Amino acid sequence: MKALDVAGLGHVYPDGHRALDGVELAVDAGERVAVLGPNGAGKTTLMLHLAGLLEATEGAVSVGDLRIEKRTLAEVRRRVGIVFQSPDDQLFMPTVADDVGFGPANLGVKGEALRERVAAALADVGLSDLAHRPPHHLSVGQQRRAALAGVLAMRPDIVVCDEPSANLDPAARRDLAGILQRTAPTLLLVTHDLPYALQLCERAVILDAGKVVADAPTAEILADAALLARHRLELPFGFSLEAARSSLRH
Ligand SMILES: Nc1ncnc2c1ncn2[C@@H]1O[C@H](COP(=O)(O)OP(=O)(O)OP(=O)(O)O)[C@@H](O)[C@H]1O
Repeated sequence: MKALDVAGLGHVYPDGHRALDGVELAVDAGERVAVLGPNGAGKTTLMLHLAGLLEATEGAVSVGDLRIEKRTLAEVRRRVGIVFQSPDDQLFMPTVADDVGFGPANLGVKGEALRERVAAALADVGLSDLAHRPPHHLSVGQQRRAALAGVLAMRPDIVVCDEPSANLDPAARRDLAGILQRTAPTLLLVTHDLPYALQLCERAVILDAGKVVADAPTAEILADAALLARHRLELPFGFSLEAARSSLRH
């Protein structure tokens, strides 16, 4: 059984725009997969489907043994945790600890069990010392880690991260990569940051115009200049794939 199985998924928005068209994507437990693609490719639409936040026009999504449908939505939303790019979508309570505890508290976890979950999730992301700060007093990097802690506190099977490296300085970027590698059970990384995809994910898919147009080891995809150009993807100026690969091996 796959951790995630997207089969023939199609999505047409109410205005008639087709954002997804026959998407196939199967992910094993423990895999880390980058989802790449130009603006408007359908990445966000796919991400919203994975947590049952949109209803499929065609096809189906299964999370482990559960096919997403009305009766399974609550459990699917526990199993799939989304870390949105903007912390404002996720952090809204008076303190970081309240935010991290919000999801599990809604599941009915309380008292000491809730305190333990929050403490464990904050420790996982290295924010134990900031538990009682208001989230809007944190740096962007800390806010992103707080949002991840809120997702980890739900003990998800799959973590989906939307542009986790956006607006982070090099040290915060590296810290977050280490945290994701350590903590995410199965990871889907939606990003325009190709080096980050290479660093974190063995496998990558390219989505363009709502279709999966490539699904291969990340290093192979990044080595195919013609494929990248066809789908408006670019490595940063001066980036050496060979140097990056050898630093990952050591
Ligand atoms: N609510 C909506 N109604 C109609 N069309 C929409 C809606 N949301 C998104 N779209 C369209 O669907 C397509 C896919 O959008 P989506 O946001 O999923 O792409 P994306 O790959 O996440 O883009 P980006 O990299 O810019 O975040 C785009 O053409 C977009 O304009």
